[in-house]
Amino acid sequence: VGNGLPVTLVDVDRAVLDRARGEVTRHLRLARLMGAQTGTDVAELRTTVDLSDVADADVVVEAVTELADVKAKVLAEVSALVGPEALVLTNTSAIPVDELAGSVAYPERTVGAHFMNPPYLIKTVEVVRGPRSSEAALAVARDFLTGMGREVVVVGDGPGFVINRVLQRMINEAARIADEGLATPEEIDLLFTGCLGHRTGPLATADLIGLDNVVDSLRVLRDRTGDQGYEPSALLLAKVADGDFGRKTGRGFYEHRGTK
Ligand SMILES: NC(=O)c1ccc[n+]([C@@H]2O[C@H](COP(=O)([O-])OP(=O)(O)OC[C@H]3O[C@@H](n4cnc5c(N)ncnc54)[C@H](O)[C@@H]3O)[C@@H](O)[C@H]2O)c1
Repeated sequence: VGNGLPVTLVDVDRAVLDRARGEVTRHLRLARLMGAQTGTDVAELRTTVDLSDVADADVVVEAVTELADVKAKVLAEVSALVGPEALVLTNTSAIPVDELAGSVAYPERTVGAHFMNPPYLIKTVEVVRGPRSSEAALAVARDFLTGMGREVVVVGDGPGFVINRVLQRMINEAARIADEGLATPEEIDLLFTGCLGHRTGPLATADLIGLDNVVDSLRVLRDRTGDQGYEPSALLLAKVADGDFGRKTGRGFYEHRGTK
């Protein structure tokens, strides 16, 4: 939208769509204030609960809940609607692109595009080339993303790709450390920001991502690698069971009032 491209936003939840318009306007303003968005050509944003409204799209970005069966269903529906030339990008955090490409009519047109949160501020995108992604699709993905001022890093396929294979484990371990009482969330994060120069520590990052999404991503990683280091920690599970998902609910490892 902020890059002059018309966008059709689809969700099953009307309330999400009703909130989205205000959120997009707010994020565009913030992006401009922080110098992350320089274009002034704002295109149309359409919101709909009807997936068939994407039938004419040149590019579809799938960003539904991080559950393989939900994504597979949505991607299959999308692929039945759009033309063979349309590029399908999946914003999955951890599910291998080739696994998702198994649900679509044109697996060669499916590419991973893992945007970082908050996407209106972080320019770099982890682009995932599945074994069946074609060179042509990758070139279209690159042009589409760089045309929006994004930096692209293309990586190979596999559970969690690069970022989340490392990051989700780090978050999980940090949550275990907090649970064991070795350090508070503030102290853990301060070590990462103060000693390692990270912009945010792992637990503040987890609150930004959403602890529900962190647990889903850890399960994806655990189930596909067999590595028990990805078994979601008891503290993460308890917070999710309590509905404390982080910024989006106002509480996670930290209290977030008015910072959604
Ligand atoms: N949160 C992050 O920081 C982050 C970063 C990068 C990638 N991702 C990935 O992006 C995706 C979405 O993450 P999120 O944090 O926004 O999750 P979320 O659970 O907050 O939002 C998912 C949205 O998908 C909608 N949805 C569910 N099923 C649907 C369907 N069948 N059709 C249309 N809409 C449907 C839900 O109503 C909800 O609004 C996930 O795959 C996640 O792993 C998230």
